[in-house]
Amino acid sequence: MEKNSKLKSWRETRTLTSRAFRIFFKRYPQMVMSRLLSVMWTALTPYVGIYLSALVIDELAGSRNIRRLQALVLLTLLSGAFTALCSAFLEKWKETQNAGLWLKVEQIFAEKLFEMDYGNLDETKTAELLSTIRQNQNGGGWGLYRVIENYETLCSSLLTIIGGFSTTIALFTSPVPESAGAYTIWNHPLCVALVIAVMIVITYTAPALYNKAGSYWARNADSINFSNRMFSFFGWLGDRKEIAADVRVYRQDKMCERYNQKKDDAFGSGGQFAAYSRGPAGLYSALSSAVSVLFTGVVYTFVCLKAWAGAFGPGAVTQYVVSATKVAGGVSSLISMLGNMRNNASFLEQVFTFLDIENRMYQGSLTIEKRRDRKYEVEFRNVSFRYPGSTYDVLRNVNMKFEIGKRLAVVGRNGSGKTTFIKLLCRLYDPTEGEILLNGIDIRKYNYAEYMTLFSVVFQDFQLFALKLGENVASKVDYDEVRVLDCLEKAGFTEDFFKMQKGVETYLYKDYEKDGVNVSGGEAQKIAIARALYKDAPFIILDEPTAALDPVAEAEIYFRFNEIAGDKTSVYISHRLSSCKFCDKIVVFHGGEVIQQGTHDSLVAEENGEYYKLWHTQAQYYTE
Ligand SMILES: Nc1ncnc2c1ncn2[C@@H]1O[C@H](COP(=O)(O)OP(=O)(O)OP(=O)(O)O)[C@@H](O)[C@H]1O
Repeated sequence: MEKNSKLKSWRETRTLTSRAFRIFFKRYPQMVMSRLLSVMWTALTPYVGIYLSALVIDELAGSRNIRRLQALVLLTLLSGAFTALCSAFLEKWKETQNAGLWLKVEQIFAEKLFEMDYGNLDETKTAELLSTIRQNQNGGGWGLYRVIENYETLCSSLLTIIGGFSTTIALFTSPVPESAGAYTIWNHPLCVALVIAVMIVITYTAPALYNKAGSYWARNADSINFSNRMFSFFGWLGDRKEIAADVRVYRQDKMCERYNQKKDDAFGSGGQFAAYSRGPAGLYSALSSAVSVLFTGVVYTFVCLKAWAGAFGPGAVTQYVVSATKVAGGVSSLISMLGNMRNNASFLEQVFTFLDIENRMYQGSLTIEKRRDRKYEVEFRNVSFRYPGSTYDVLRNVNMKFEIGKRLAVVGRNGSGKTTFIKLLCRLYDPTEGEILLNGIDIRKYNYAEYMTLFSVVFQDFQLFALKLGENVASKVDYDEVRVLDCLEKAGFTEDFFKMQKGVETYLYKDYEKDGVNVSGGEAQKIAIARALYKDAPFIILDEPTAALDPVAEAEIYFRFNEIAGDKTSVYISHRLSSCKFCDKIVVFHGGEVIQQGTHDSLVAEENGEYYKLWHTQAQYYTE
């Protein structure tokens, strides 16, 4: 495990923290303001109470004027009630503004993920980084969250110090009367300076020790990556519905338990952090608490000695002790916060490394011509492709022209590059070599979002949302119900529709609605096809669209394929070669290359060809 023992410098800390703060302030100004006002109020108002109580005690111990005492008590009560009312109002406002802070932080990551190049999602380091950020955030509260907390602590400690200081200053300036004899030593500036120095040293030492304990987390921010990722996966296995059946059948939970509960894992009882807690981190933490208690002792001694000597009355004793303790508390929390901010900087650096992941795909600006005749011609010219981080080309020198309005079938063995070919066509990746042209122009030059409007795709691993059927088909909240029904019918989702008690308003699955309908794999596939039809794009691409369909539904899709595809250019990937017969052209992929092209009849006639081999291998299971 690599050890990152470098804390960020103060300069780096300031840059990283202010960048994080600007993000919050820009996106959620009300949240930031509500925290500021609430903190101001909470920090300053106690001094009003402390001051008024001191006056009441002094009056009781002094002249005992009943009218003045009544007025003071009334004022104390009224100010207390007013403060409580305003505090409640501010607290409510703050609560409302801060509701879902977790979601607000997650939203920042979600937006980044959505705007990221699709290729970046494939890279292990992207997943690794995000999982580390989340783990540090959820486990230790480090990262963006901590910035908001620190901001609040900064405001509150500064205000506490200012408020406390203004009510404590007289503790040092009130002179002991000359009649007090030896006690007049407390009037000597050196004595006052000495007491202040002792207070400062104690005030500084306690949080410094505390920060030292906390720094053990930050020092190892990098080295806990692996444990974080293991936990993120194995720790949440039970939540994952899609693997729940496999886990039960193969008792994979037992296998995974070993990885999840390793004692020498960074977070395990024999791991790094447990060792720190037993050792230096625990020791620093305990010392910090002990030193804090010392401060109260010093303040009490000093205040009582001065009161005993007659520098001030008994009412002021409480006022000075409370105020001085508050100043010390303020300074202490300021120092802790600064240390905490510095420790947090290395976690923020991870957050920004993630948010700054560069999009490498060129974003052109050409607009796509809107054509009623859908005459969009796409051509692959000498296209080769290698996945990021891979050592070999998955596609090699592919040349192909999509004939407008024609049906193209793509066949080939597993791993021959069919799906990759489609992902390049839709510009989820850019070719490593060669170019893809749309009406003669490199697709990289077009506006990306507009280029995407040209394609409806049903991927092999498509996903539906646990939302309404209509929303799934239209991919919109406001949808045209008649069109949704029409697309569902064309996709063969007719008999299955009777289960949908609320028609297109029925929720799929039961995640968010108890009356939701759990659709089968085949039904889901039909809904995915309907979604592709609803988009009504000039290209329709179906990657193994009938893999989960029963023979009747499959036959129906073939039968209706002309209706489904209409005047669109269509691409059809299938391992069932008989289903490709109705296509105008078939291309055969093998080892990332297009090795044959032609109609079914021409390809099946090439006895030495791959297609012939595939066709006859499959056909033997269908003939006696
Ligand atoms: N994200 C990825 N990163 C690295 N390699 C990948 C990635 N996706 C696919 N591959 C590799 O690319 C090759 C082609 O995969 P592709 O999915 O295009 O094949 P396919 O012909 O569609 O296969 P199948 O018939 O099994 O669906 C495979 O060897 C696969 O391991």
